[in-house]
Amino acid sequence: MVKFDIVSGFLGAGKTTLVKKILHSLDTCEKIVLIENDFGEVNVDREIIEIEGFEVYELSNGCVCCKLKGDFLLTLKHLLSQEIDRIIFEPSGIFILSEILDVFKDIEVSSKCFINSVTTVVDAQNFTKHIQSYSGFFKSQILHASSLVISKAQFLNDKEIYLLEHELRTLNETAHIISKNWAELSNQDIKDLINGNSNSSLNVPKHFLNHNFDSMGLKTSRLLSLEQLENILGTCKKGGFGDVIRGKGILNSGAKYFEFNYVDGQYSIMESTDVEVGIISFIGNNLQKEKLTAAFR
Ligand SMILES: Nc1nc2c(ncn2[C@@H]2O[C@H](COP(=O)(O)OP(=O)(O)OP(=O)(O)O)[C@@H](O)[C@H]2O)c(=O)[nH]1
Repeated sequence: MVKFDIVSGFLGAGKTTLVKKILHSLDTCEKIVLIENDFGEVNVDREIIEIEGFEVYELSNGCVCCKLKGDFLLTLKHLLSQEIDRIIFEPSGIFILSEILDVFKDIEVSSKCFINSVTTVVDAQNFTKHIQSYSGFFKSQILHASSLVISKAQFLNDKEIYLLEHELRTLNETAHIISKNWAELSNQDIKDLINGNSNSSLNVPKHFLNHNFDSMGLKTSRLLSLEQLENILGTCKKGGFGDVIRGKGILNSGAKYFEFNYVDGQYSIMESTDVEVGIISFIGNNLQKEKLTAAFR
């Protein structure tokens, strides 16, 4: 049977960062395939992971729990017709687990594949905001996880981490919780994560949440200096492009490529040494898409 491991978490929580760690910790004899689902029109994560030599299937411009459910089933059946051992699935940040369980009721799928683990990444820095503003998505991701991994823990003190762990425990009584700095995660920690017991996830009650978020994304050959990129992200922070929840991309400055990440008002930029494409993706509410397009194209 093929193992199906889900790495969920709200927008910008750290899913792709964790998926990369998982891919590098697993047994190299296993044939692993990754499915990347991005709510936006273009898939930045695929560019980032594929370059590391892993096979990535992309489902973009919607969520597999609603708009792309049919595409997801077809992709899964296609993959299960091949000789593989494990599928790692990174859904969009606004994914609802219960909505894809139907796919696992399909006889062809259920005879070849089972949900092995559901790991949810919890963004320590933005936990309070996410639980207050996006409670439906976020709570369901926490509630049905077999493992909860706290990201960005270094931004909280010990007492705050303790309180966060306590709050997570009240939402999910059984999940394995990891709150250590990700730089210290061992291969064994990662293996323990995806060897969690996913039974709870298989009895998830059905519910529907409206995915009424805006998104925009594009591929671009425009050259943007670091200063120009910082100005754009500064404007983002001030609300100049609408209410941006998540932005990410890779851009050419001429001399080098930069990867940027914007999560709820905080951004980081680092040099991209491997991936050399111009690609951006933004998700939020009331996005000023034309203004964003003009800034990057
Ligand atoms: N300092 C710190 N940064 C982190 C950690 N985990 C993730 N990040 C940063 O958070 C940003 C978002 O990380 P991703 O892994 O792309 O998040 P994601 O959940 O895949 O994002 P989407 O799929 O776009 O919603 C990046 O800038 C990461 O470097 C962490 O534990 N510590």
